[in-house]
Amino acid sequence: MPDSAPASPPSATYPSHSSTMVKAVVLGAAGGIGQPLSLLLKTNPLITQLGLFDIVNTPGVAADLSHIATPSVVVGRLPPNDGLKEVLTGADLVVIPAGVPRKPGMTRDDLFKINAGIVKDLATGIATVAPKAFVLVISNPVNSTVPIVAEVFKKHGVYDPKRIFGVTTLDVVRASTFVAEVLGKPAEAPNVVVPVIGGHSGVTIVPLLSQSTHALPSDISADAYAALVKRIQFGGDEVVKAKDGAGSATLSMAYAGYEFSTKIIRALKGEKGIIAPSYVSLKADPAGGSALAAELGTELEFFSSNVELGTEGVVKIHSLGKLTAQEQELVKAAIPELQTNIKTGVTFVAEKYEAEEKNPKL
Ligand SMILES: NC(=O)C1=CN([C@@H]2O[C@H](COP(=O)(O)OP(=O)(O)OC[C@H]3O[C@@H](n4cnc5c(N)ncnc54)[C@H](O)[C@@H]3O)[C@@H](O)[C@H]2O)C=CC1
Ligand SMILES: O=C([O-])CC(=O)C(=O)O
Repeated sequence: MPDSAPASPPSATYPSHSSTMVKAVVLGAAGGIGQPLSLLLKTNPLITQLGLFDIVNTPGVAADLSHIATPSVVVGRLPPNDGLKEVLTGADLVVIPAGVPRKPGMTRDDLFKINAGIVKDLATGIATVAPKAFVLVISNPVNSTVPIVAEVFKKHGVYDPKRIFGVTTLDVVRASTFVAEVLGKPAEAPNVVVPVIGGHSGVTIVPLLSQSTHALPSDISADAYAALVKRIQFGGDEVVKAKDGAGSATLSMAYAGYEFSTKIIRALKGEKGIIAPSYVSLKADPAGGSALAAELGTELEFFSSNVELGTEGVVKIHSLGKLTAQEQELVKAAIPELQTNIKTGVTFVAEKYEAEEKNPKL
């Protein structure tokens, strides 16, 4: 083709939706995570439509990706003129990496002030346009942003806890890598599976090293064990520090987000027995999460554990299994922080709606 041939127009439109199609949508698609994640999704042959939304640059990102010879039709839209609505129409899964990342010295909770509003607005769009879509929340602080999405869906009368997921895959990816390093077998990293439960920040990240597919050396010192747990819990800080003001993990997050998205798509397509870690409502479990609540010794509304996925979302939340005394202590430390984080998200939405009712112009 001559150099002067016109590029595929970024204004391409979608074919009409059918059950054989999978439409994946990325909100925040022009960002540090959004772009590589969109690239990975573009490589997935099961995806037939890829919708990209951001407040900047999505037409360019979409035009770029649209030249890749894979089945999906890519469309990128910006806010005015119903861009969000167009992108969300017919969505099967919506991944949300929209929002600000950390800088050195910040905690994930410091992002709440800005990201809570962004996530609430995007969740409102999804609840209105694509209420049946599976929603995968990456934006931090995940422990609070997932409850925000749930509260918005409740308000719109479309809440299905089986379809809303906090993406905690990066914690498992890190744990696998770090354990393989400790074992001196970095090449084994892809085969190492370490369950990581709880939430997605600091002490709420609880690695169950006793359940790793690859056992730690039996003579590992208490200090080395504690250092490994801490590295998994605070792995995000390593990247924030190394990027030195330029943001947080983007590439490893895109890898992890794609890994989770792929599992969701395979489950949507009817594959049975797909298991993935995710931060979900305990109500997503058919038994209402009672077994997990009993293990935790408390009623917690959201918790990350291995979940089994099916065509309608969460089929079952796995129990935690046998924990060592050290792991029980880690869980105990995670619970109060999770409770606070969940309450922060729920209260934010309640207050916003209360303010909107008092002043409908808001
Ligand atoms: N769950 C996890 O494991 C991880 C979560 N994160 C979080 O993901 C989020 C995104 O991180 P990065 O991609 O590095 O940030 P970034 O700043 O590079 O990209 C964020 C994108 O969101 C867009 N955006 C902002 N407001 C928006 C709106 N209302 N609608 C649509 N798009 C909007 C921005 O324009 C930007 O392109 C952060 O909150 C970060 O903390 C990051 C790493 C891991
Ligand atoms: O550390 C951050 O702020 C980003 C993140 O969630 C992670 O890398 O796990």
